[in-house]
Amino acid sequence: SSSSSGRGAVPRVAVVVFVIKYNTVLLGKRLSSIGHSTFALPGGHLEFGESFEECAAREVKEETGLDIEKMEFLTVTNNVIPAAAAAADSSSNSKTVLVPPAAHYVTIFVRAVLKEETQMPQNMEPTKCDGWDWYEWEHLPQPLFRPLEVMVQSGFNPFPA
Ligand SMILES: CC(C)CCOP(=O)(O)OP(=O)(O)O
Ligand SMILES: [Mg+2]
Ligand SMILES: [Mg+2]
Ligand SMILES: [Mg+2]
Repeated sequence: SSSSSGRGAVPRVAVVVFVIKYNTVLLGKRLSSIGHSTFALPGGHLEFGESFEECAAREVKEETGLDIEKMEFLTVTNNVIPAAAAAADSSSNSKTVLVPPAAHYVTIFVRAVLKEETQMPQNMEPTKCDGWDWYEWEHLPQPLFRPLEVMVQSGFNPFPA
C-alpha cells in the first residue's frame, strides 16, 4: 500500500462487476475505510497477472459466493477519491491546506450473469460488507459509492440494450 505522505503512491486498478439478474443488479453496503456505508458493486483489486474476467469472477466469488459467467467489458473510469474535505487553517489567515487524495483507482466496470440463476448471494466478508441485495436500475439504494454515483449521474446503463 502507498505511504500516507503520498510519496510512492501510485494509482491502483480495481475491477467491479454489474452482476445482472433479470432487470436487477447486485449491490452491497461497504464497511470499509474507502466508501464506508455507501452502496457499491462487488469487486476489488486486480491482482498481478490476472485478466479482467479472472479478477471479476474471483472477487465476486470471494465476496458473494456467486459463480458468474459471460463477463463483458463496459467502461473504465479514473477515480481520485478525496480524503476528508481540505482542512482549512484555523489561524486568522485561514488558507486551505492541501490534503493528498485518500485513494486513486482506475476502475474497470464489467457486467456478467449468474452461472445458475437460482444462486443466492451470501455475505462472505461481513466485516467489509453489510450484505448483498438485488436492485432495479430505476430504484437504486442511496448513497451510492462515489465512482458508481458519478456513472449513474452520467446516464450510464449497464443492462443489455
Ligand atoms: C475502493 C475500490 C474502488 C477499489 C478497491 O475495492 P475493494 O476495497 O472492494 O478491494 P478488495 O475487494 O480487493 O478488498
Ligand atoms: Mg474483494
Ligand atoms: Mg481483493
Ligand atoms: Mg471488494
